[in-house]
Amino acid sequence: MNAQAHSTDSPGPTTTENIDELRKEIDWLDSEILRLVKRRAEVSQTIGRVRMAAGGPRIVYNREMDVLARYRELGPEGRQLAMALLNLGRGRLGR
Ligand SMILES: O=C(O)C(=O)C[C@]1(C(=O)O)C=C[C@@H](O)C=C1
Repeated sequence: MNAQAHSTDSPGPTTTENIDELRKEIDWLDSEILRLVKRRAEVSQTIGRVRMAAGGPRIVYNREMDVLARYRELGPEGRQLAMALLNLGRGRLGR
């Protein structure tokens, strides 16, 4: 499955008839987002382990500022989202 197969970004009005189709797209998007979030957490935890084993800090503020800036266009929810991603990377996954 890919993004194209799920895109309902076609011409014409959104009607109650294609709500089912749109919900399928949401279901697919959620599963992709979850997959990517889990991978991000994994990569972030790996970096953190290696950095700390080498005597580095637990938190790298300038990198965290870059992540927060990336989601700024989404407003306060973007900040919450970025913070949640950073927290997952700090090892809360599965706790
Ligand atoms: O870039 C790093 O050094 C990371 O550890 C990754 C990451 C992140 O999840 O983006 C996680 C913790 C750090 O404080 C900064 C960034």
